[in-house]
Amino acid sequence: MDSLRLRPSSLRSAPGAAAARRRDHILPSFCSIQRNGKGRVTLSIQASKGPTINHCKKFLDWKYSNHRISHQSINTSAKAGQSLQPETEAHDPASFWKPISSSLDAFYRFSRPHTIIGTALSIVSVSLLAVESLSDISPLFLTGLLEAVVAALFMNIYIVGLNQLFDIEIDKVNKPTLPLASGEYSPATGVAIVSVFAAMSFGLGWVVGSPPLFWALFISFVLGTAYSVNLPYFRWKRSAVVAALCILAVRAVIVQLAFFLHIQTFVFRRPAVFSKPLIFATAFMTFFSVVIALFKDIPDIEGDRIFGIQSFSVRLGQSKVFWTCVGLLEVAYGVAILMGVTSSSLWSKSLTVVGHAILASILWSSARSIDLTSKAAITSFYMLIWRLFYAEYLLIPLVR
Ligand SMILES: CC(C)=CCC/C(C)=C/CC/C(C)=C/CC/C(C)=C/COP(=O)(O)OP(=O)(O)O
Ligand SMILES: O=C(O)Cc1cc(O)ccc1O
Repeated sequence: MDSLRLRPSSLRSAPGAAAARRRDHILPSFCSIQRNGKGRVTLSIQASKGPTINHCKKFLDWKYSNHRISHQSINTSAKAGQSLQPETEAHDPASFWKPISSSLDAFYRFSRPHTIIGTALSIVSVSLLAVESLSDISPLFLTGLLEAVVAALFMNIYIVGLNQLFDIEIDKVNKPTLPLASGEYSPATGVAIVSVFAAMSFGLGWVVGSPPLFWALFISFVLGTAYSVNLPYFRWKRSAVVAALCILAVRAVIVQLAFFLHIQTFVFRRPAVFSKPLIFATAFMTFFSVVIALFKDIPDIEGDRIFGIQSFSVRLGQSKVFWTCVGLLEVAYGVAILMGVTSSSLWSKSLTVVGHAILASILWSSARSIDLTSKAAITSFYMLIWRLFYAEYLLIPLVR
């Protein structure tokens, strides 16, 4: 038996209490809450349902990190199969909005928002490369763009959702706050969501009738499925090289070429011309996709090792992979700056050179100050990489 008491007053006044309250909705399947009439809460953690005592502790640290805890004691002698019973005093969050906001919050986490933003921005940016004059930004263009973005986002949700369905056990270790790993979603709910989103994506692609859009969705579906599903010859994520190639094929090749062709040939009915900015975007995103593929596994070595995922971080060590990623991006920024210098347009030259120089120095100064022993620091650096990815898509339409 364990006890963990939280003073109700400190729950309300502690800094970050709003964020903490949001986290109060998150309850993995191995946790249950009982309340008595006096507002006292017992949080039980069933260690036999998968997590080790350490995972339970990590979960409690995360869940209550914004609370001032007046007393905390964890019985480290508890064995797997025993129930840990931290007692907490309640704050009363009962409100009309709680179930609505917790389902929105769970779906938000399920959709892996960093990938969603990346997909939306990349398609908008690449579509702008087909725009030749302001008069091209017409309702026809905006409708074609919106259809492409929505269909791709539906497919994005299918791909990341399917991955979570096949990674429930790994995510209990690596990412316990994802809704399938935490038990907020049952596997049946996960299957229903991914099926509906795949069907909506193909449905929209079919109705729009654009061959490049449909092929982009279909190839992403095939690669995203092969990456995750646990069937003979599949689950390509087991091999670090094949996993990286899947991400590269979609993020570097399909997004650039197919979505450009969708706007250029299907929406504008113009001949396909592969311009300098389009080739630049494809080359640059080849670097970025490899970096995302390598970097996303750096914080996850614990679970990947247990479940036999031979990521580069598991094989080579976190530090080597980290500096390889930083090096690859710095090379990409160097090439972009050289390309900017050779541009014939003065405004494009200045923006390309200055923009990439700023991004390269942000990356370098953050890399030099990171603590590679901290999972939180590595995860937040990974999010910096995604922000640099978004910034690149803001610069790409300016490269001429
Ligand atoms: C439809 C279009 C054009 C784009 C979709 C955009 C996406 C999702 C592109 C990625 C393509 C792809 C094949 C991704 C598979 C990658 C994936 C699901 C990675 C998850 O990696 P894990 O390491 O298994 O999971 P965690 O990060 O959750 O641990
Ligand atoms: O989208 C991607 O390019 C790859 C990816 C990265 C990640 O951190 C989670 C899911 C995912 O598909």
